[in-house]
Amino acid sequence: MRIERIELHTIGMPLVRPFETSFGRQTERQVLLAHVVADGVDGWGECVAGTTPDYSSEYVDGCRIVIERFLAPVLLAANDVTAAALDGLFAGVIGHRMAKATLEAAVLDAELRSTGTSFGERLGAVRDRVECGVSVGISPDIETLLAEVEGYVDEGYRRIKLKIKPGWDLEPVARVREVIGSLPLQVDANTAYTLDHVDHLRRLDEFGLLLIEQPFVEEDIAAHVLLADSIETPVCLDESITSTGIAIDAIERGATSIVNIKPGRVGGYLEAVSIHDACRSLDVPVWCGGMLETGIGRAMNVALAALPGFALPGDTSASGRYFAEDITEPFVLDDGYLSVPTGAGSGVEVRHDLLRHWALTEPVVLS
Ligand SMILES: CSCC[C@@H](NC(=O)CCC(=O)O)C(=O)O
Ligand SMILES: [Mg+2]
Repeated sequence: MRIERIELHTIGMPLVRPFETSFGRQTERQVLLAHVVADGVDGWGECVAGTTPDYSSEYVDGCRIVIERFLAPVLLAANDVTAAALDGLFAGVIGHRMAKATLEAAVLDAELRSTGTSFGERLGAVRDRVECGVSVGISPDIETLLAEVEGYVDEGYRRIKLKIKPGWDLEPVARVREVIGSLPLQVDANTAYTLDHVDHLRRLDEFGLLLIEQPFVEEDIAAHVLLADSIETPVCLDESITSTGIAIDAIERGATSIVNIKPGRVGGYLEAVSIHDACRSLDVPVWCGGMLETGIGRAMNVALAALPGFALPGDTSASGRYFAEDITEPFVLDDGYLSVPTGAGSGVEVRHDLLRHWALTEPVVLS
């Protein structure tokens, strides 16, 4: 395909409630969206980076600059672009996986819309709906936490994930375990702990958790190996897993026995499928992580979560978990599941009225 135009939209969507993790608290989701026009066909991609570089080193404004200055010119200069060729086309830019993934998703969306193929068909979905978990932020107090969790259980979520950090871990986990009984439960530390906490983290073993997600910093694979050897709860990596090679290395070293796959973190959906395939060959279950995506990224993530190796409920929650209104038709939970979109490409359409309503800047138009 020939990329005729690329538009970059930056919007701010209010959250239905604050979302707090070990690295910060947000009340709005600032989102960078890429709209490509290729051979007259529209494609949309969503950047998973946050407003500030607090989950990883990328952030919204930085991604927009990298796309505008380094990635978009490569696409606009190429005669025939395919999503599969982007790895090579972008090889001159080191890192910036979230920026690259934004364009990969948009190009893939346009490619698939032009052939009438859905994301699920292209990626290898084997299910028509996916089991959904929900991520629960750090609360001001235990009672507020329990009320939020009870609401999600009533909505039908099939797995609860609690954000934890030093000082907010054992008690909230114990109290939530009391309330939800045997419903699957896991925790996510977003790198907040160190090896000094191993004995403390071992105390989580009594709650029968599915996993503990990313207790230590992204780069410290060795520390996760030591922890995995010291506790019963399976260790799951998120921030650390930025490519297929790193996933294989972390698994073979014993640092992780479950992998959280986020297409935006690893450079796109095709790399996400490659990690899925590698984990399957190593008998390691994976699940689809979330980055508070709008319906654009959510649609694509739900399609990915329908692949055979996605054996655990993901952070593929309903749109209403974060947004009172979504920029696509909302994803609505049905008995704890979300249906995999069947339309061409992502299968969803963007609501341009809301794009304009929530615009934080004028769109950047590159051609
Ligand atoms: C701003 S926190 C985003 C990263 C976090 N994501 C979630 O907790 C799930 C968010 C979602 O439901 O999309 C994670 O580390 O897994
Ligand atoms: Mg995580």
